[in-house]
Amino acid sequence: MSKHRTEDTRLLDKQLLQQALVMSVKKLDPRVMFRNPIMFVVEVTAVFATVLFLAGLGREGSAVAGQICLWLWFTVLFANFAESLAEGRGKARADSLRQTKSSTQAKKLSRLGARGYELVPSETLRKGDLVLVEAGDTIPADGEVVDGIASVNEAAITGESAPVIRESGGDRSGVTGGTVVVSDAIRVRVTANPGDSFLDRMIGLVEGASRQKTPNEIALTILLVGLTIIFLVVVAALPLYAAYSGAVLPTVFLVALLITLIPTTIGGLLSAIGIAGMDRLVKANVVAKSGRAVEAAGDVDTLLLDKTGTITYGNRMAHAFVPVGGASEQELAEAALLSSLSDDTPEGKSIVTLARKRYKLSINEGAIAEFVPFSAQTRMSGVDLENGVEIRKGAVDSMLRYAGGREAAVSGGESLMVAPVELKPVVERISKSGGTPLVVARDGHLLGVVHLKDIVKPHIRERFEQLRAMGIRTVMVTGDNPQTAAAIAAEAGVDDFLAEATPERKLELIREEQAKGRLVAMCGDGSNDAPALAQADVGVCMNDGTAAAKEAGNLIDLDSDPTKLIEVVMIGKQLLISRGALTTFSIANDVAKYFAIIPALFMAAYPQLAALNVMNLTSPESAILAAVIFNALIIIALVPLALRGVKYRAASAGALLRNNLLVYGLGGLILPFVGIKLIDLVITGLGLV
Ligand SMILES: Nc1ncnc2c1ncn2[C@@H]1O[C@H](COP(=O)(O)OP(=O)(O)OP(=O)(O)O)[C@@H](O)[C@H]1O
Ligand SMILES: [K+]
Ligand SMILES: [Mg+2]
Repeated sequence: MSKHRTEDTRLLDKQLLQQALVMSVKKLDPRVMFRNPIMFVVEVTAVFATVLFLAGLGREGSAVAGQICLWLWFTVLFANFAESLAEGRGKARADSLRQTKSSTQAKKLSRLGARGYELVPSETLRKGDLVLVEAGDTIPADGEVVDGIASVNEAAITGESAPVIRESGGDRSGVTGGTVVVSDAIRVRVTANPGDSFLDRMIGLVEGASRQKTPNEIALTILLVGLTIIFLVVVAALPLYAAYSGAVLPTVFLVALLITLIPTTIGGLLSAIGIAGMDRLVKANVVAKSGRAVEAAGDVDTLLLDKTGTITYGNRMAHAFVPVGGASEQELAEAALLSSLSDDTPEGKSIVTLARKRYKLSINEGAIAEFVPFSAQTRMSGVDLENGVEIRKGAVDSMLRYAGGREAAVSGGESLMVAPVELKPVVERISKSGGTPLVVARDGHLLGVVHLKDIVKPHIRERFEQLRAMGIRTVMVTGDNPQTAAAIAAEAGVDDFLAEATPERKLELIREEQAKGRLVAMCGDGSNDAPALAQADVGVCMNDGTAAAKEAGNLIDLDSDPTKLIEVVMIGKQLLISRGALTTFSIANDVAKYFAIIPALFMAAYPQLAALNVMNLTSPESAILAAVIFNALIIIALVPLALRGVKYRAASAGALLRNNLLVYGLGGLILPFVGIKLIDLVITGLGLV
């Protein structure tokens, strides 16, 4: 377990409480309050009532009026307190992150091959600069490893002290400034300017400094403001009715009525709920670039995952060379080795290792004229030799197309059958075992197959079952062939898969799903996943992924655990449910307060209204004061629920809605009757009214 996950599990910490108390007063600044329209109305009303009280005219200056003013201020302070408490935990985390952001000396290289380096302060580094980072050095900036392999301690960011491997090529090349190289040395190309680093952004995010209201929050706020305006008009019109019936309504009572009628409970807790949701995400070691992504996660229908590195460990290793069509094993191994000498991917490196180890091969690298790097589009890599020989290796379908095309070009006509008969059974055998077959060809002649092995991560099956219980469909998308894909899909227990997918095809699939009205989440780590991560409603990028992928995603999982999406979905659902539940509660609540105050206001003029005084409250004054006190206290009482969130269990949306309406709707309706009655008894008992 990482340290900050165990550290701040306590909801109420003494220091946090103190800070929150101070902040609740500071937030009374109208420029800050204005961001929360409901509470701003309460504040303005409190100022107004206090001025009237201090002017001390008639009943406006009574002791009850004074107490009402006091509780109006408490209402605002309690709401500020809830928000400050929610923010406090993020601030503490931001402070500890800031400590890791010290300046270091960077070993700047003039070019990749340079022998010497120049020592410069890390904050002078700019995008594109090259640096050398050796064992014991702190990585001076965010970047991409362009040369070498090293183990890196990322505890500063992830809280996880076990070192991770970072290497050039492939999907594990991203490094973060502030983390420490534990062994070996790497050359890193800087990808972020000072002030724009991952750490900087993370600090801003956990601190809530850059927190923007989500579209859902804005919509809800508009609804609440609408309700507030309606009640404002109603309350403003009341004195006219009262005058007609000969009753005189003290302004302070009207003020009390207004505040109890407008949705202050949800208005006061709304932002705390949002911040607490983001905070839970930080605790799950996920960094959200927007609150919107978290909310979308709560409603996700389809989850796309890539296979290699996400469902499997991703260090696909060459396991065997299987020749076909009369080629010898030695010949195949030699061609595979040649084609992989400059191939930086884990697959390429493992082929070199196996060929060197098992066949004691050594090749004169000087013979290579041109290197053809692997790309996700071509799904091939290889070399052109100086003597004109062309060696390629790659995915089966790509290689068959390539060999077919070459043959057609050579024979000047229709392509003949290019594949030796044994190819199909060999490919099938490897694929069915879940391995990846890489076909190797020399000058268009297929020499055989490299068997790459990969392992499905343990326990991934149960996690997919959990997702299914939440109503989420999982689809594996892979560049691999359909048979391998099917084998791994069956082993991992995904609902569906798409094989031989190029980055464009992944993107298309997401668009298709979205066109059907589904919300799509995508987990990925590679640069070739970047377009899909950007298109998905929820793009979860692994922290060990490439810079491009991290840029494209809207959530970053610091633990690089693809099944983390389950937690993200739960947190998102919990956020949506908490907000819904407290909104229901708040509005139901106000109905009961109506019954407390209306009879109290008009009892003198219309004695028949006594029938509405179902709570049998002592006096009109005590009824009104009790309602205002209850209105304030309920905010504080619900702070723990707002911060912790309503519990989420996997269940259908309909069942959840029914339960919540029952608990929070009915509860919200009944609780004030009990609460206001009790407060009425207490304040009359204490002789306050
Ligand atoms: N270094 C390489 N040289 C040649 N071909 C490769 C190399 N690495 C992978 N391939 C082939 O290209 C295919 C696509 O690889 P890629 O890593 O792009 O897959 P992907 O789209 O990321 O999905 P997944 O991660 O599930 O494989 C692989 O299935 C493999 O057949
Ligand atoms: K209210
Ligand atoms: Mg991949």
